[in-house]
Formats: sequence, C-alpha cells, structure tokens
Amino acid sequence: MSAASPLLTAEERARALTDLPGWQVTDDGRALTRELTFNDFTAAFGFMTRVALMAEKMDHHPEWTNVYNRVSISLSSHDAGGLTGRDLELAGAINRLAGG
Ligand SMILES: C[C@H](O)[C@H](O)[C@H]1CNC2=NC(N)=NC(=O)C2=N1
Repeated sequence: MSAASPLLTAEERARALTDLPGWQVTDDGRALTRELTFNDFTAAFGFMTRVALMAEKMDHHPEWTNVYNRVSISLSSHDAGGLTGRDLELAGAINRLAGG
C-alpha cells in the first residue's frame, strides 16, 4: 500500500500544467488528462506496455482507453480522492516515454 500523499493545492495544480505540456486538469480539479496519437496501433500499444511496466514499478496506475492509434489517459490518486504528487510524477514519466 503506497503511503497516502497529500492533495495538491490549486497553485500546485496550476504549476503542474506549465511543467507538464500536453496535460490538462479536469474542471473538478481531481484528475490530469492527456490524449496521445501514434502512427498506428502497434506504436500505441507498445507505448502503453512501457507505461504499464513503469506504473507497476511506481505502484501508481493510469485510467486509460485505447482506440487504434489513440490513447486517452486520466491520472488521479484514488486513495486520496484527487491529484497528488504521484500523479505529477507519473505524468512526467509518461511525457518522457511519449517523447515530450
Ligand atoms: C493498494 C492500492 O491499490 C495501491 O497502493 C495503489 C495502486 N495504484 C494506484 N493508482 C492510483 N492512480 N491511485 C491509487 O491510489 C493507487 N494505489
């Protein structure tokens, strides 16, 4: 069980957006979302595989859907009921895997 992390403040959420290109905060402030498009399904699923292995290592997992070459991701900390530093950490790692 990963130690519960404190919820991000509104200021921390706003700062996250500048540090995390491509991500948005939902209107209720409780999740980060990003859409990614790849060349084809194989590239999209390969990306998802790499993210999955990293999420397991971080013990912090995305909520996501995949339609052919598109991946839609939502990040929130279920145990905290909103956004925590773990979501920022995973979003940053996802950006690195996606190439920015
Ligand atoms: C027991 C609990 O599922 C684990 O501590 C992890 C697993 N992955 C997780 N992922 C996310 N997004 N939120 C969590 O609270 C969470 N908890």
